[in-house]
Amino acid sequence: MSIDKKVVDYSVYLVTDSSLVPESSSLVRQVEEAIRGGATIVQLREKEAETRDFIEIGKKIHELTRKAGIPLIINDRLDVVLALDAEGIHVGQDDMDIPTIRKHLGPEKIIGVSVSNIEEARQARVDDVDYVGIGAVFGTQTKNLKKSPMGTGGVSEILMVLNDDEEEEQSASGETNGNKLARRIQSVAIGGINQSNAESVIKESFSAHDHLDGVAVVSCIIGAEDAFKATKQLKETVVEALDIMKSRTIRELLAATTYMVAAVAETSPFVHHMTNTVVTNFSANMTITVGASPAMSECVEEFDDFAKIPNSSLLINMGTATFEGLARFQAGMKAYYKQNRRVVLDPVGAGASQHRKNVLQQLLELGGFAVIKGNEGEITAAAGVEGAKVRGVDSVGSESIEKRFEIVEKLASTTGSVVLMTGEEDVLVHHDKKNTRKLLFRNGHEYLSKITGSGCVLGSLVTAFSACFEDAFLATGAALLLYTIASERAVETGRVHGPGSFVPALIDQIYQISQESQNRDSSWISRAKVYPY
Ligand SMILES: Cc1ncc(COP(=O)(O)OP(=O)(O)O)c(N)n1
Ligand SMILES: Cc1nc(C(=O)O)sc1CCOP(=O)(O)O
Repeated sequence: MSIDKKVVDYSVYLVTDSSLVPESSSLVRQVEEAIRGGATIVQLREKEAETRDFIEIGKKIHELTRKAGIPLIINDRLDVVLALDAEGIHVGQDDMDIPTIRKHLGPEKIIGVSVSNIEEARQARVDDVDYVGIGAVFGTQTKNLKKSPMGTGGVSEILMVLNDDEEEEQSASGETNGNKLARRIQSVAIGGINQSNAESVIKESFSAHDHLDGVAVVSCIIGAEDAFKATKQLKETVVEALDIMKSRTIRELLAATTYMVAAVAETSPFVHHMTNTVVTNFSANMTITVGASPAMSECVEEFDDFAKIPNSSLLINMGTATFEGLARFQAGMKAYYKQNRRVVLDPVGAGASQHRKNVLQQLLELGGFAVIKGNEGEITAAAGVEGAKVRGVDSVGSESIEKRFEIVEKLASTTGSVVLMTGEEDVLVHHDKKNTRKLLFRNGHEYLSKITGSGCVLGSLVTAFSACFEDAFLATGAALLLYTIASERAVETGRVHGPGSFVPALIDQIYQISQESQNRDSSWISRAKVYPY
């Protein structure tokens, strides 16, 4: 059975080294177990083997890979590829040149090359290679490295140029699945990768238009006492991370988030709150923490002046809505719309009483919100869907994830706003003329539901971020990631003993992440649990 190189799965790329095989096993056995555990491509890399031995072991391993329907790649040796009729070759920068190899192997064979910098990646585009091995990402005991490890930042820089002239194929929903209209060079990262860091390698190594296709590993499988288990574990991690990173929307969000967090601090947007009395202090503190500038005002006479402040935006939080309050909200919206400014609606407690439903109805009639954010009960009420499960201002109970997306999509399409429904899982949707973007988020700590105003202060962050960025969908996603990841990190500091000590730790972590982002450290974002829907 021949293997079509266009559909090769590079996700778990096993590279061999017989010197690392445990005494109780053999190289063939390790490879067999790895294939059983889910390795998707195997490279025979035997630096010390004599040609005859190389071919002998190659025959045995080729039998295994053929049976599994996966490719066997040979490291460096064109003669061995030809002798075995293996599926391809991997070469380094100092090995035989690619045009000569292609001439001998023909168009159907796979050719991979190692790249460690942008120039080599550009050359790989010019040469007719099928994939690149990018490394070394980290230090490794398996090989003496000639250059310092590049880290995931270095891999991302290479991914910025590797396929930068290709248009990604787009589905009707605007999502991409990694397929390119023209030739796309696949990529794996190599060097010091194992089960515990593979997820962050994949999630930290990307550009807005490209992502890794897998990880190449030697010691964490070849040296494992149980190669089946080691591979299975690695595969699960890798497949989940790759699925996420294949979404262009997610890559754009992750690429933008750190930049946005830094830019909010650097531009200090003015965030005018018309909010409820319960959360004013908490909201003001949170706004200051991200570097924005809060004002709490219900005074209609100053709305026009506030709206004229550069980078200003308005948050309307319906928490303690009265009929006089409604008129002020409407005046605020008009003042901000007159200056082409963003207005964010947090329909707190919508659905709790007929009065709130009436207030909400009138606000939606005036419309024009950049973002509407609320919990499940609030967004359900705003969408005009019967059966919002609310008690007072709290949302109780939960619909299926499909139903929640349906509700959010309904509100997003009737209003044109970005809509965020918060909860244990957060749902974010935006419809525009070109496409629909939908994401599911799973970050956050349960203490967020044990303090008052946690949803309201997220509204402050969303308003600050959407003041600074044209794309309110990405701005809202970035604010949400900042907030929910900070909540997880807060609890991990060890200084949180319950909801009381959680609040200051949360503020500290938001500040800390903002500082890291201003220092261009984006490693915090690899914790993002965001999924295409
Ligand atoms: C998938 C993959 N990536 C990189 C390498 C390294 O190849 P090379 O630069 O030729 O170094 P050696 O393997 O010869 O030490 C690889 N083998 N596989
Ligand atoms: C074979 C190889 N090539 C590298 C490169 O940087 O090109 S690093 C490497 C060894 C990778 O082994 P491990 O998974 O055990 O760290």
